[in-house]
Amino acid sequence: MTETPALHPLWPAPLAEGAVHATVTVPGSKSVTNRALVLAALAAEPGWVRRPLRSRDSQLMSDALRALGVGIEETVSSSSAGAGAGGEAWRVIPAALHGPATVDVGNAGTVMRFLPPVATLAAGDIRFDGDPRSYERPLGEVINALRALGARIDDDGRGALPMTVHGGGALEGGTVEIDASNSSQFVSALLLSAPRFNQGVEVRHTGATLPSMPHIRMTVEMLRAAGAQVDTPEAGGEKNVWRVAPSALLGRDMVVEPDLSNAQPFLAAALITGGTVTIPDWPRRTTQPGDELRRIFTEMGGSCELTDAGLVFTGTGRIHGIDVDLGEVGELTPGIAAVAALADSPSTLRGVAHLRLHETDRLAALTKEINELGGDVTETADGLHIRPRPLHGGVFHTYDDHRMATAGAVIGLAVKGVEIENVATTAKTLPDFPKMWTDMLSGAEAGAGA
Ligand SMILES: O=C(O)C1=C[C@@H](OP(=O)(O)O)[C@@H](O)[C@H](O)C1
Ligand SMILES: C=C(OP(=O)(O)O)C(=O)O
Repeated sequence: MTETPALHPLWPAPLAEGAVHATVTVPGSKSVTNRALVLAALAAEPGWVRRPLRSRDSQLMSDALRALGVGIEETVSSSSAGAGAGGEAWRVIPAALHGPATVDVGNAGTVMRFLPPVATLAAGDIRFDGDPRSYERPLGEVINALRALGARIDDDGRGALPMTVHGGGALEGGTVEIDASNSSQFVSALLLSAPRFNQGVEVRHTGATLPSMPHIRMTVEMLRAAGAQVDTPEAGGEKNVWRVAPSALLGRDMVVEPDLSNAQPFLAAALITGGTVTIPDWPRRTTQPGDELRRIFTEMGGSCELTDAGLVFTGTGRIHGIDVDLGEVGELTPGIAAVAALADSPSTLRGVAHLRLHETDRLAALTKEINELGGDVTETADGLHIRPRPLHGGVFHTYDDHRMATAGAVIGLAVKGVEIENVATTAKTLPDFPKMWTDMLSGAEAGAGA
């Protein structure tokens, strides 16, 4: 969070006139799309990424891989990969990775963490730069780990961007210790490229806590689907130790699931207004943390059913406070805080100290913005206490954080006169958000391409 938010256009968040009833098709998962692109780029043969997310973060990832020599052709296809897999598809054609190149990471954690290991495999210098916030987000653990595994990297000594990876065309790999308590992405980053390291990798997490475990499971499952051999603590291995064996990766045909974390504001709309929202293609089994919304939003007063039409979520209009550890699902915190601010009892959100290092300091930003609308939120060492109070209209600043923007829109459904500053920041992972939101409210079918 910066002290003085930049001046951006204000978007009047629409007030819900009554119960929301809508079907909302949510675009592909950021986390799955960007992992799929990396794995396909490192494969020994071409592959497909179907129903990819098209957003700023995925564009940054594909632009960066292209800059390293990878071919990515965007097509619209009808597929034999399974029911409903037609539509947009990207053909990824791996190539010998090379510099010189510059990678713009924007403010994408997945790009700034997942690509430095890839760059060590390129021949030549790869410079990494990004938005001002990317200079503040932690990267030192990845830089030090790559150096320990044999890489040459020049940074300015702060353990952050900007930096240059002097790619040697290969990386030795081996065993490395890291403290990933600030971000699970450090572990995912090292594992994703590891099949291509000469010795693979053994990553030993030494920190006291490890956030976002579902995202590490997503990394492991996607690696295995691409043919990698991965040992994990969950499969009877040592606690906090992951091993990836050196091997070729297969060119796969991957279908990206809808982004369940981006389904959150739409589900919240049903919860708050006592309506029903259906999200088609909600996977029956997934590693996405957003699947936890079924449990969390049910505890907060809704009910849901997984049907052939997708997830059908219904609210009563009554919202209960919740005491919950969100350490595994930290990216859901802004949306849960927004709902909690409208509840009939207080909430305690715990286990999310690392949110201070996300797109903005989310704990400070949520506290300030909800309180400026008349709320009563206090920061704790690892989360938020939220005591609901009648809220009033005002400007909701987003600090270039897509999830602040959608959290503000959720509050705006129930509170007249909320204006979201820089709603366009939702383009990080959900470019059509304002239209999807107004379509949802007008009862039209909202969604990607609708
Ligand atoms: O690997 C991923 O795709 C992500 C991991 C999580 O990061 P942290 O562990 O830094 O919270 C999550 O919050 C982020 O939105 C996406
Ligand atoms: C933390 C997030 O993003 P990033 O991938 O930039 O870390 C997020 O999307 O909530």
